[in-house]
Amino acid sequence: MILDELAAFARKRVAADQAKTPLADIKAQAEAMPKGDFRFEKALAGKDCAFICEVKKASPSKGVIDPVFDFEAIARSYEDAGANCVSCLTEPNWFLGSDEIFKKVRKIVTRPMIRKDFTVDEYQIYQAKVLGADAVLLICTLLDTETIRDYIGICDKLGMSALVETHDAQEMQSAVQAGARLIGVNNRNLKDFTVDLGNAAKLRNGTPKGTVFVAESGVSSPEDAAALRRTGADAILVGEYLMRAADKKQALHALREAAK
Ligand SMILES: O=P(O)(O)OC[C@@H](O)[C@@H](O)c1c[nH]c2ccccc12
Repeated sequence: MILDELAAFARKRVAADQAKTPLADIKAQAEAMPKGDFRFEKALAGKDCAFICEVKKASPSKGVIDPVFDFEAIARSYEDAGANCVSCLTEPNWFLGSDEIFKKVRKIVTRPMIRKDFTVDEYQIYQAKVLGADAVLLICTLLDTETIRDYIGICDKLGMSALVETHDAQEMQSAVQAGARLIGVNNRNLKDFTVDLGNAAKLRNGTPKGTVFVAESGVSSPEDAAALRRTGADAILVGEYLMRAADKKQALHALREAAK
């Protein structure tokens, strides 16, 4: 299964990074930085539907989405378009992302940013902080409840947000038990890549009051954004649709209008 491969490769990457910069060092670097102010989750908690716009060259389900991938121009257009937050993939093998791309995008974007990767080790949380991230992704399929709670605790100390990604009712329960404040529902099943926009709607009721609810993946039209908003999304994470849009500003504007 692809998710197992992604996780195994993430562990290998952590081991390689650790050989260069040990955990104690990266942790010290992260802790020496000014504590964050949780601005990622704050930026999603307004009364209007918020949009997280994603910088992503490729994905395991779609292959290469944007062969040119001028990520600096993409970052500028997201910034100009008024994205509430920006997501940037750093996974190198299937998504063709990198920490270098993240750092360059970070320089351009003033909005809060999430480092989108497969978090399997606390090392990656400290690494994200050092890269200038405001948030990390914690995928429930890869982590047990205790670990999610521990990782949220690390994020809290650093002033970062944790977007806890769920895909079914059991994972939703795990996210809630772990104390997640920011809960995502992935409409794409990471095991077989099928997309069901109804998934977010189905799990919406499982989130306690006060949590920020993010609908992720599979938005391919303003109508999709409208439907997700109607089912109670506080925020919507959009990748491919914006990556393929020639005029990103206009595309985001249309999604925003539809989700009003
Ligand atoms: O390109 P899409 O279908 O709009 O999806 C964006 C985002 O939700 C997707 O990239 C994503 C959601 N969860 C993930 C976990 C890992 C990697 C990527 C993802």
